[in-house]
Order: sequence, then structure tokens, then C-alpha cells
Amino acid sequence: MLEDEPGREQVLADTIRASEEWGFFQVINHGVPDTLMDAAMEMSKRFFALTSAEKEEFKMRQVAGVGYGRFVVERPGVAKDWVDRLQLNSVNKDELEVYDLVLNNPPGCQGLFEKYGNAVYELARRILAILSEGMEQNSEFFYKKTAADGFLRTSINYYPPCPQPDLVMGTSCHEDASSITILQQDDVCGLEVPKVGNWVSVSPIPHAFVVKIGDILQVVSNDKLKSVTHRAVVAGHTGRISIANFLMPRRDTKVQPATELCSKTQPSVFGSMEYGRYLVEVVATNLLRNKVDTLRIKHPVYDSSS
Ligand SMILES: O=C(O)CCC(=O)C(=O)O
Ligand SMILES: [Fe+2]
Repeated sequence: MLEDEPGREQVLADTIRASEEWGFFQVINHGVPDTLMDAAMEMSKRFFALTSAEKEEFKMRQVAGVGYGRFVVERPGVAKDWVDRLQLNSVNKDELEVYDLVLNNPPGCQGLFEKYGNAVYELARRILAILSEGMEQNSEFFYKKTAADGFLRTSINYYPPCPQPDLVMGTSCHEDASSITILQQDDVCGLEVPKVGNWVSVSPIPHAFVVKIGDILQVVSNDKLKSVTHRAVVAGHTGRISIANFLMPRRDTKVQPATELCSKTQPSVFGSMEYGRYLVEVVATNLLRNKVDTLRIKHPVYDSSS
């Protein structure tokens, strides 16, 4: 995360290469204090250790909303994931969120996650700046097009120990519908990404964040940066916690390739859709895989007037 040092050019090039090839990379020395990361992980453990009745007080009330639990559309024949979840918004609120969750148990939980959310949001902005400069644009380029005035959704996943881990999935294969995702994992392996026909584990590095390119950055970068499919398996003998922070655009943001990244040789390969519509029509219909393909144009032609 070098800011002005001589190795910066190399960092830019490496970050772009990782985002094109893997859609994932890990960052260390990122500026979010270790103590804040530890406190967030500790608070998450304490939350999931509350009794069911205590957790139910924060029950999620709308599909993919904030709160505890999983309010999902059931799919016939598809087993539910082996995961317990708490979701909250920080920085800006999602403008359509009706439930104003106040997370007052364990005490201090709300304030801690607001502080954590602010720090992660700043980090997300800095990473978007690195990606922008790596693609020869000004540092605010991707932030303005994929996240300006947007919100940060923090989703805390607890995968309990499981007697038969081979029979379940922690979080099924999907891509994130975010601009970018910043994920903190504990010291237990579980997150997996595909590479040449195999699943590869993203090894936990103490106090590192895993950064994932989301669908919105894939579309705006005109398919250069990849929103890669991933999943989380369960360890079995022990529980695992991951804290996924999704940087989300405002719902009225137009999701479309940036004209600056299109040319005669690289015409726009995606159409345009408002982010709110993307969430309702593409994400909420349970179409979890290859979602950006719903925007893909079959025969791209460069339009120099746009
Ligand atoms: O638990 C993990 O490591 C992955 C979670 C994830 O992919 C998500 O919440 O979107
Ligand atoms: Fe994910």
C-alpha cells in the first residue's frame, strides 16, 4: 500500500495484474489498525455466542437487509448454506433500508462497527485509487463511477463447527454484486477461488484484508478487472468467522462501461443498468453465478459519439 514511494509503479502494475487474472489479492500495511481488526473479530465472536433469543432481537426483516439471520428466497432442491450471518450498514445507509438497526448487544457493538466501517471505507477508496491510477485514470475515477455516496454493507459470517463438512457448503459459489469487497478472515482456511479447474484456498495472513473485485467494477472497467466466482467451505472441526465489507453504489448509479476505457479496438462489451434494478432483477432472483453476463452485449460495436 505504498503511497509515494519508489515501488509505487510496481504496486500499481501488480494490483492490476492480480485483478485481471485472479480478481482477488491480499493487502498488508493497509492503514486499518490491527487493534481495530482484532476488536471487530472479537466482537463478532461475542455476538454469535449470544443466546438464540438475544440474537433474534436483531432479526433481519427484509430480503438481503440488515440484521441477524438469513432472510433469503428459498430455492427448491438447493440446500441452505451452513452459515449464520449478521449484516449491517455503515458510512452511508442504504437509502431503501427501512429497519434502523441499533446493535446494542454485546454493548459497544454498534459503535465499534461504525468505527471499523469508516476505516474500511477509507481503505476501499484508497484501493480504488490504486486501481484507477493503474488503468491510467485520475485517482478518483473508479470511486466516482462505482461508489460515490454509496454505502458500506458489512456482512459477518459465522460458520459453526460441522460434523459432516463434506455434505454442506458454507457460502455457495457466487460473485459479489459490489464495487469492491474488503474481507477480513480469522486464522481458519475456508475461502476458495477457482484456478485452472481447481479450487484454491485463500490462505489467511494475520491482519491482512482480502480484496475482491465486484461485479460493478468488472462492468465499469469494460471487462478488464474480473468479478471472480468464489465460495467458502466449512472446516468441520472448528468454527470460522469472516467479515465481508461490500462497497455498494447508490441505487441510482448507472452501471455501464466507462467511455474512457472503451475504444475502437475495445468496444463496450456491456449495456447499462441502474444499480437498484441490478439488485432487484439480477441479484434477488437468486441468479448467483455469472450475473454480469446479463448485461453482456453479443456483438459489441464502438460508438465514438458516446
Ligand atoms: O466467508 C468467506 O470467506 C467468503 C464470504 C463471501 O464470499 C461473502 O460473504 O460474499
Ligand atoms: Fe462473496
